[in-house]
Amino acid sequence: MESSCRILVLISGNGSNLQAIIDSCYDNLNADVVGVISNNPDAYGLIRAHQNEIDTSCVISREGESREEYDVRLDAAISRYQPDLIVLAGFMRILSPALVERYEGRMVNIHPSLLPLYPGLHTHARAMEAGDSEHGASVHFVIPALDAGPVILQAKVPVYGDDTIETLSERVHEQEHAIYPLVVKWFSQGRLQMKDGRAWLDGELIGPNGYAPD
Ligand SMILES: Nc1nc2c(c(=O)[nH]1)N[C@@H](CN(C=O)c1ccc(C(=O)N[C@@H](CCC(=O)O)C(=O)O)cc1)CN2
Ligand SMILES: NCC(=O)N[C@@H]1O[C@H](COP(=O)([O-])[O-])[C@@H](O)[C@H]1O
Repeated sequence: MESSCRILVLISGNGSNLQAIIDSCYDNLNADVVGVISNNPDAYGLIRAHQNEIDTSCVISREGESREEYDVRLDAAISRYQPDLIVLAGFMRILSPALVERYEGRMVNIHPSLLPLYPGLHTHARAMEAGDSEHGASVHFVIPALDAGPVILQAKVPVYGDDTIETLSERVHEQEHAIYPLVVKWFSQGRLQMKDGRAWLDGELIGPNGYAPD
């Protein structure tokens, strides 16, 4: 039997996407969450990892430390897990180019907007303020430019007039928990790759808005 794809998940908070990926690995023998790294020692996602007997590490920023200096320590922690795929799941730090380039093609992120709309933070508020009728989430390969990597898969949700950030965020989360495990599964099956700066599934180029079945 081929060795299982070693998944390392980076978090900063609740870890509901981590939980969805952990749960999916019980049905996907090709993938195994081998570790969880958090920059926040109070992240509930660490409890989720412990509940599933998954090793955890915390890399906490230090006073006066540069982004690059932090990322050297983060990379040391990452290397200990020897991951095949690094999954950013609500990891709230911008990674330095050196670190991203080291793992380019095997680092993915989930972002709570329909990229290229609303890179960065506070995406739900921005979509509501813009009066958008739809919103959603995007899974993309990570490149040095923030939230600009090739999109792999998106999910759309409606925005209702009486939505709050909480109701919209919950609707987006539901879709995130469906698409992120699917992308992890594709990668663990060897079907998904980043080549020439673009995303490919089964040898077919994925379009700018992510995979869309015929
Ligand atoms: N080089 C890259 N790093 C990261 C990417 C990326 O595409 N390229 N994706 C992000 C995830 N992310 C949105 O999906 C994101 C995370 C964090 C921030 C941000 O502004 N962080 C601030 C600190 C914010 C805070 O502490 O609350 C910072 O790092 O200065 C924006 C977008 C992960 N990294
Ligand atoms: N810019 C990064 C960002 O905002 N990511 C978002 O953080 C949340 C993490 O939730 P979780 O901890 O419950 O998985 C998710 O909604 C993810 O899209």
